[in-house]
Amino acid sequence: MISKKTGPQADGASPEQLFKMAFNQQHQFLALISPEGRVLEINQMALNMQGAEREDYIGQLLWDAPAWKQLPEWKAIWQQRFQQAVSQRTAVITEDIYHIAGVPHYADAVTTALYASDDSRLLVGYIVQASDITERRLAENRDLAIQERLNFVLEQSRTGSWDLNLVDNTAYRSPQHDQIFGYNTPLPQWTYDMFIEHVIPEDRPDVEQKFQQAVETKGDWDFECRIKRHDGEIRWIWGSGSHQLDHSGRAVNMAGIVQDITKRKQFETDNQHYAAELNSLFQALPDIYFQISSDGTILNVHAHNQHELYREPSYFLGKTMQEVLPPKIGQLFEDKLAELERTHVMQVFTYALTIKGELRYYDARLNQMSIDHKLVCVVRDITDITRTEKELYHLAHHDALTGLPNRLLLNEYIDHAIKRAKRQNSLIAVIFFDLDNFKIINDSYGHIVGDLLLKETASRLLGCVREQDSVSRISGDEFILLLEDINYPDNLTQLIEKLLKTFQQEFVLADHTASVTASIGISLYPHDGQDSTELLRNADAAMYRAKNNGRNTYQFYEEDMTNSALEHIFFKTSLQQAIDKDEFHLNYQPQIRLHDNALIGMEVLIRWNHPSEGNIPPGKFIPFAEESNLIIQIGEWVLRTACFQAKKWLDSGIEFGRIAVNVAGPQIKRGNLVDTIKTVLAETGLPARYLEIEVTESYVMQDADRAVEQLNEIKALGITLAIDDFGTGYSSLSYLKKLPIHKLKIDGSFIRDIPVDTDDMAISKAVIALGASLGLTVIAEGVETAEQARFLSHAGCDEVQGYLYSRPIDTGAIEQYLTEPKNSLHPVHP
Ligand SMILES: Nc1nc2c(ncn2[C@@H]2O[C@H](COP(=O)(O)O[C@H]3[C@@H](O)[C@H](n4cnc5c(=O)[nH]c(N)nc54)O[C@@H]3COP(=O)(O)O)[C@@H](O)[C@H]2O)c(=O)[nH]1
Repeated sequence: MISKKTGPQADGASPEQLFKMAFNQQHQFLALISPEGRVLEINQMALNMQGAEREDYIGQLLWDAPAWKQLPEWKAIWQQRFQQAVSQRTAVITEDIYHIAGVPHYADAVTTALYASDDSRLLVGYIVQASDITERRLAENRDLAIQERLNFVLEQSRTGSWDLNLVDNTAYRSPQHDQIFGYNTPLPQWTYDMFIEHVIPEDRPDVEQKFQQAVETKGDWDFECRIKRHDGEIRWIWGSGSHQLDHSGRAVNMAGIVQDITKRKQFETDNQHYAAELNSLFQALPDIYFQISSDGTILNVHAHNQHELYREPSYFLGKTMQEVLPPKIGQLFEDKLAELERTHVMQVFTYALTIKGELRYYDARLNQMSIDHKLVCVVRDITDITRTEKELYHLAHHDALTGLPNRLLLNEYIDHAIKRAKRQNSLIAVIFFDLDNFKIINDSYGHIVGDLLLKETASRLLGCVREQDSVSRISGDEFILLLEDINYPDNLTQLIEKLLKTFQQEFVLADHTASVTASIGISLYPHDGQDSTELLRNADAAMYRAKNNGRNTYQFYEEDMTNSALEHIFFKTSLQQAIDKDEFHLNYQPQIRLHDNALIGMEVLIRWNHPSEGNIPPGKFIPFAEESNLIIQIGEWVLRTACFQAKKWLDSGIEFGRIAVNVAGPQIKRGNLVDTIKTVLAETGLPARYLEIEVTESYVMQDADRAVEQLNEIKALGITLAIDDFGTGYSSLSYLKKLPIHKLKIDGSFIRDIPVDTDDMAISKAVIALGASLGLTVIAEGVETAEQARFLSHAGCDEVQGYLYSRPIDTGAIEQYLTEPKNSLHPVHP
């Protein structure tokens, strides 16, 4: 062992001593080992490194020494190293890790076999040298750990790293780098040029220019470009790199990262599209959008047309909706906001604003965004649509001619009035006002004059009522006055008389003047009805009674009117259905020449077979048909059907004489009867001489001048004309002379009581004589007995019809009648 020498002995140390000193003071582990592995000598540094004492090593087998004895595998390790050192005759270099007091230590170890001489094969032992590299290794391990963590992060973030040697243009890359470029197995080599080749041509200039700039300034390189990957896919990448300088300040290296940003780019593109789409929507939709923070501040405002804001958009920013809206609407907005917060359901509401003196209407939708709880308020100007709606409402609820409320609105008025009357315990009057002779004026003077009359009527009615009352027009010439707060029915009577008086004044209608009267029916709430339907129906019934009472008068509703009112309503609706559903058919009643009992023709009589009511006699429904003018359609149907039938008989050789078709007053008044007859004859092909038209006396006399005109035209066609119900009207002889007629028909009421009623007999005789003097044929209807026939024959009557000869019978029966050989009657050819 090395011992300290002092003084001159030290100076004169022998080479052996010097060697020992050097051995001991070497700055590394040194141990001499015997060929069988025992420690012969160990230096102080080795003991220091091990924290051991000399005695722990000397003479011990190396693997039993403190550094290795804990781990049994060291014996094999050392033996293998010694063998290797001998077999290869070279130093065996290893890096060892061993533990001292549980703390790992690292060492670079060199094991060399020692021989007696260089060329000797005599092994004398081994020398083991080891340097402690613990510090260096720990630092390296730390760096490695950092690197690993970095790699992990890069890998996770799909970021590749690269390190470009600017001198030889080669680059180290991480595996992620190569994966980004589409290589699943890392490439052996990578250069800047290889990188540029992957960049698509359009993006290359920008990337290269930025690289050159970075190199020139030794600054950073930042780029974004598209690459064509190895697998052909086009991807977006982003990269950045920084320079590393050598000690002389020369840029030798550039290192950085690269990322595949295709998804982000896609997202950005999607976002741009979305923003563009949203922008187009903002432009296309006629709405104003307010984006509002959750505390109510307006963050943004968009308007398809800036003018709709009426202010600069900046005016709104930072303010609350309550601040920019008038207080009442601001409050409405606040209420809706609270409701939205409570229910999380979009709030829709409308409001109106007066802007620059004009009332404008808005529809607002308030909703909350699901992401950041901001609010969106979409406001649409609905002024035009609201005005149109109001106009449509007005049109739907008012009569176009007079501007008065129509039936729809009237019903609402009555319902409201009933509610008020209930609360105030007051009366309501519903006054049904119907012009008496409107149809005559309308038909005689035309629709323009008729319209003028209706307008003037509306104006006169409005002049009679108080402000709180209303006047409505519910159809044709029917007006309803609704009077509220009627506390004293007497006052009501005064008002009605005032109405009637107002109409005493003549109407001046364009070039015409007309005297117009009205029939009035009144129903009262609560006495005469509980709702608008009942009140109107009963007022109508009362009006109908007023009409029957001679017109130009008024009538309060009484309970017994209900039946006739119901009947009236029934006919009004059912007759149209009867036409549409073909519920009519015809009967025929033979007409006989008295002196030889020959059949000269037959009267055509309509029959109505109602699906639920059965047969309804014409005497009941014809007046309603006349009143509603449906007689025009019905009459045309009768004429056409009868003419078709007659033509059929004619073609089949069945003798029938002439068919006598009844024509009602309104058919003549309408003025186109002649055209209708001409059309029907043309359509059916029936010669005019086989047709007879019966016109009632009363209608002819109502407007004789006009009737004469039309009857002349009809006669000119070759048609026979008869005056029906003769004796019931007020024919003046002077007019009778002017009428282009062939026949007078004595009304059945004068025949019925012959021979009992001498007056009737006298009248019948007079009519027969009058006919003879005017050269007219006279026919009597309603002949039921042979006595009546005899009387008429003696009086000189030409023709008869009645149950005595035949009841009116249907087509099948009359055909049988006409063709029966036992029938002694012989038709006369017209
Ligand atoms: N405008 C049209 N008016 C028509 C048409 N069809 C019929 N009418 C008119 O309806 C009234 C009632 O007609 P109706 O019930 O058919 O009665 C007629 C005969 O059936 C009936 N008649 C005939 N003979 C006798 C009889 O011996 N006794 C008796 N009690 N009644 C009898 O008289 C009616 C004939 O009436 P008239 O036309 O006056 O000859 C009636 O006013 C019909 O005119 C039509 O298509 N259009």
